[in-house]
Amino acid sequence: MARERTGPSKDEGEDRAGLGPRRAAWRLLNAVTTEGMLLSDARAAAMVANLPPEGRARAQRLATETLRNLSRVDGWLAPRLRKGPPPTIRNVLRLGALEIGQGEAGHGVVNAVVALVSEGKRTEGFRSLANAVLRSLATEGPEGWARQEPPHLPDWLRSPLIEAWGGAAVRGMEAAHLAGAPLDLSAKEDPAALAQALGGRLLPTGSVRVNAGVQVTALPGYQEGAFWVQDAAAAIPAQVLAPRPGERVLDLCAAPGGKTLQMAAMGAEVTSLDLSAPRLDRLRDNLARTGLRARVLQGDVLDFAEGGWDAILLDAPCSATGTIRRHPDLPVARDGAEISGLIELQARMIDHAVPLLRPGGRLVFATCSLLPDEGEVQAETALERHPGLVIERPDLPGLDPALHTELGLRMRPDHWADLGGLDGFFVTRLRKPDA
Ligand SMILES: C[S@@+](CC[C@H](N)C(=O)[O-])C[C@H]1O[C@@H](n2cnc3c(N)ncnc32)[C@H](O)[C@@H]1O
Repeated sequence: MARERTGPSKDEGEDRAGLGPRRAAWRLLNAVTTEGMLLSDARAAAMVANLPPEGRARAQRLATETLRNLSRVDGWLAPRLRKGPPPTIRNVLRLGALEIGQGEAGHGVVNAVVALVSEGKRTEGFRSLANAVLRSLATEGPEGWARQEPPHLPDWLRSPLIEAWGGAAVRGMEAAHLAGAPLDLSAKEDPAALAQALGGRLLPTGSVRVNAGVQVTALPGYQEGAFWVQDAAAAIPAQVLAPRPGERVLDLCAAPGGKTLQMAAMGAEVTSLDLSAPRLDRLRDNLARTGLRARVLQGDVLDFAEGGWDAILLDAPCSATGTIRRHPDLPVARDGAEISGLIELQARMIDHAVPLLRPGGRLVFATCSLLPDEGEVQAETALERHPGLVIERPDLPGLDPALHTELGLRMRPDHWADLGGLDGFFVTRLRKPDA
């Protein structure tokens, strides 16, 4: 029997009030802050799956921007929250504060948050708190928001970074995290021609930078495989390895394959190894789209025994603290507890890789970390453990000579500020002695 329509459906009514995306953003924020979920997790995609595409984008943007501004949001809320409310209530207030601070009409935000809080048995008791707190923020509006301290990293990461790079550099990194990341592409063939075709900017290292707002799959040349998405810093390790046509190169920890594609495009015979089957599926898709070739193997680096390689690229698993511009959830979801295990794994991977090189072969070790323990210290201690191994200074004309250290190349998000920044990365090239 057809249902009689007496008014807008729940979905239509919700769309008008923006409740659906806000409810999903609230769930995302709860999972990141209380369960340590990353927004790149498949569970995060499931939490927005019932929304139409624009609602999904809005939910993700709300959650991401709240996380990017978390300390600022909390600072604005703090004087109004003398008795700490439960984490879920704090999270919905954070979302409301972000929206008001960024100029959304105060009454609409207050009504929406109060409506969301009213939906749950365990949250409905906080209606009047939500109403009072957000109304108070709404009276200050964006001017009150502008008076708050700029966002800063949580202490677990901020303290070691200040120790490593100093306070001014860390404030620069935090400014870069707040600004977010542009979209960088690596060209299969001619980067200058790609930059011209897309109206992008050709960066000094050969990456092409376009506006972060564009939909990559809709860009001309995407379907034909003329380029792939890769931050300018992430494109450096393969340039440091600089394979010659026909060289046998092993890409360890290869998926989803940005560096494999670069090296295959340079004419190397690439073998790509990774532990993760889903990530290797993405690598195969990338190869198919670009028409590039590589031998793809699933397995653990520490079990891989085939030797005699001209060159090995080891893009080791790490804290990924260099990618916070694009992943502001990371410092919130994580607390640094996993880093000592990662440092140990990186060292074991280096020790496993060195014997797989032919005499005179080269190993490029890279991590997208801001922590010297996952970069400079790994290079230094590798030399101690492997007598005869030397560090080579790569010839990369596009990079500021100040980024080169004795131990390798150090890139940070506060570098290239006038060009729009780049991810944090450490890259070093180690040469094995001739037999
Ligand atoms: C930084 S990502 C690699 C990014 C990749 N090189 C690229 O350019 O697209 C690290 C990779 O290490 C892989 N990984 C982690 N532990 C591994 C192991 N023990 N053996 C092989 N791969 C591993 C992960 O699955 C992940 O894909």
